[in-house]
Parts: sequence; structure tokens; C-alpha cells
Amino acid sequence: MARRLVSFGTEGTVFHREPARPAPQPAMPAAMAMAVLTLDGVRKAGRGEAPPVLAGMDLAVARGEILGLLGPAGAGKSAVIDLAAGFLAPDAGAVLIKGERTAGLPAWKRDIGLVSAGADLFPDMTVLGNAAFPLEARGVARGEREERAAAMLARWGVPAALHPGPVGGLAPALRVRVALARALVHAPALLLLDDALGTLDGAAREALVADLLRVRAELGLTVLHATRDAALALTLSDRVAVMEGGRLLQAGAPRDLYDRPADPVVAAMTGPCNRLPGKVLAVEGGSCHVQLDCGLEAVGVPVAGAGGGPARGGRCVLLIRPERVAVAPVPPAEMGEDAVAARLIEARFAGDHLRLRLAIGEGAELLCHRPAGLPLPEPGEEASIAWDLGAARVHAA
Ligand SMILES: Nc1ncnc2c1ncn2[C@@H]1O[C@H](COP(=O)(O)OP(=O)(O)OP(=O)(O)O)[C@@H](O)[C@H]1O
Repeated sequence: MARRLVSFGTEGTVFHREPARPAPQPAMPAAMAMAVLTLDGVRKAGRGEAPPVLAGMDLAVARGEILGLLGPAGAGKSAVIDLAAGFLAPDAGAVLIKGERTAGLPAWKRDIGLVSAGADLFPDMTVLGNAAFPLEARGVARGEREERAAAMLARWGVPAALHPGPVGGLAPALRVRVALARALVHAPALLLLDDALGTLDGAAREALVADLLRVRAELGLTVLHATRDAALALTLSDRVAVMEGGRLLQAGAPRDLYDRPADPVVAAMTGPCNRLPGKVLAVEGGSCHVQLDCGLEAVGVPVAGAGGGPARGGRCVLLIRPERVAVAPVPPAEMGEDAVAARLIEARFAGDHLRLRLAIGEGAELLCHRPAGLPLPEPGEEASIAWDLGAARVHAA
């Protein structure tokens, strides 16, 4: 029998070949001129028959902002970093740093610092030598550069005096810290991080995220960081830009992206999400009534995507995050008017929460995250589920 799921009470400096008088450039829009980094309609073709690396990318990183580039392998995140760093040239469009076009400007003349995956330190140099290198390349005298490098290393919790030898044997977390000190010692306008925290996990990663946020506040950094890790992107960033296949899918504040993804792909990339396919019965007053393929009837918020919103009679998909599904070890009538029968398939302990797999309707499965310690049904036992109307979002399929 069709049931209805609706609201429930859960809740280096060399000058060369530059023209004496630069050619006049078209006027920049104000927002572009104020951004530290701008990608303006950047295209980059793939190799041979491969699809484009970037298919018309617009992106702006504002001064003082931490912008996370989030996407799967091959999305084009490193390409964006490499374009900003000057390791890659666009086929069309423009890359601007502090409002200045960068075409032809080599990497070492750009006002940037870069930490790539694996940190890429000079293995035979000391910690201090590595951190001081950008100043040495800029002709800063030895005494001053070592003083500045030591101060920057201390900011990252690496006292140079404690690490007098070559960096070759340093632990991964220390390597990343030295690489960060090296990237920032010359006070660049933009810090580029290409999966810089990818070699770290657990406490080491947590500590580095905390230090990045602290140093950002101390120095007023502007950061563009690329990662495949949704949790890291959401935690570290003021804004996240979600990419796939060389395109920007959606950019926004972490909370907005997570709670209001523009489409199911962004929803899946930003965290675990249940997808229940169905057919639209009606769209009225900000609600979308859906006949789910599993036989249940449900209501969610209709979402207007790039191709339009859900329309009566059309196929759709209802999305709901696992933590927005309430579960009770009681029959639906006891849980509430809009609760629906469910059966617990499996409960797995995940530290700060339990991961429940529940069977609903005919052949559908729902993932649910619940804080440990709440009363839950045993596997195989009858149970009930419900969710708030606003937690379910309906997209046209
Ligand atoms: N110089 C280049 N010219 C043409 N294609 C390239 C170039 N560099 C990389 N690519 C291709 O561009 C695509 C995007 O690669 P990119 O490294 O930017 O992805 P990514 O999102 O950073 O992935 P990952 O998370 O694995 O690092 C890949 O298919 C890659 O093979």
C-alpha cells in the first residue's frame, strides 16, 4: 500500500622580453579586478581525442578567501591549479592574478606559493634551506632569508634548529608543514594547494587544518585548494567549487552546497545521500508529491535545476541525506502520522554514529546515520522511519 512520507519532528626576479609599453587591455569588471585569482571562460583541450580538460571555466577567488575545488579524479582540479601557477596555458579565455592578465607570465614571476601533493621538497637541502629557497631565488641576503624562513617555519610548528639535517627522512606531516612554510615565506598573494593534505590522515590532518585556519587568520591568506575529499573541502573552505569533467557544477558556502545541492551529482560529491527514483504526482505550494518506484508516496521540496524543475508526470529522483532520516523501534502509528514501516537490514558502528541500512517499500534501501546511544531496532525487527519535508529534495531525472 502506498504510504506518504512527510514532515516529522526530526531535525625569482629577471626582467625579459616585456614590451616597453604594454598593449592596452580591455577594461575589467570590478569584481574581476578585486579577485586575487580569476579564470574567465578558460578552455583547455584534452590530448588527442580526449575530452576537454576545462570546458569554459569561470572562477574567482576573492582576497582573504579559502576556496576549495572539489571533484573526482580527472575533474580538472589540478589543471586549474596549474593554470594559476603558470604550468599550463589556456587555449581560450584568460587567467588573471590580482586583476592582471597572466598570459606569457612564467611561474616564477607569479605572485603565488604552491604546495603540491607529496610536498616536493628539495631532498638534499635542510628544512631551513627549503623554507628559505624562494627568498634566495629573489636575491634576499642570507641573514635576512634565514631569519624570515625560521620565523615562517615556527609559525607552522617546525623549529628549524630541531631539524638540522636534510629533509629526506622527515615524516609526511612535517614535510607538508615545511612545504607550506616554503610556499608562504615570500608572502605571495595566493596560496595554491594541490591535494597538499592528501598524504595525511587522522590527527595529523586535523592538526594541519587547524593550523591552516590559524595562519590564514594571522597572515590574511588567500587560498585555492584542490581535493577529492568532501569532508576536507567542506571543513576548510569558505566556499567550495564542485567540478566534474572540466566543468564547474556549483559553487557556494559549504552549508549551502550540502543542504541545497543544485543537482544529484553535487549532492553525491558533497556527502552520502539517498536517491529514491519515482514519478512526479503533483507540484504545488513549494511541495512535490512523488510516487516512488518502491511503492511509497513521498513529499519533498522541488528543486529547479539547469534543465528545469520536476514536472507532473515526469521522472524524478528524491534525495535525502542519511542523517536527516529518523528511525524508531516502534510501529509507524506510534512514531507519528507520517511515519513509514521499515526493516533494519544492518547496523554498523562508525565511531560517532551508527550506519543503518533499512528496507522500505518494495525493494528500496535507505541509508541512515544515527548518533550512537539512541534506541534502535535490532536487525530484522520492524521499525519506522520519517523525515522533515524540507530535508527531502526532488530533482527532475
Ligand atoms: N597538459 C595537459 N594537456 C592535456 N590534458 C591534460 C594535461 N594535464 C592533464 N590532462 C588531462 O586532464 C584531465 C584532468 O586532469 P587533472 O589532473 O586536472 O584532474 P584532477 O581533478 O586534478 O584529478 P586528480 O584528483 O586525480 O588529481 C585528465 O584527463 C588528464 O589526463
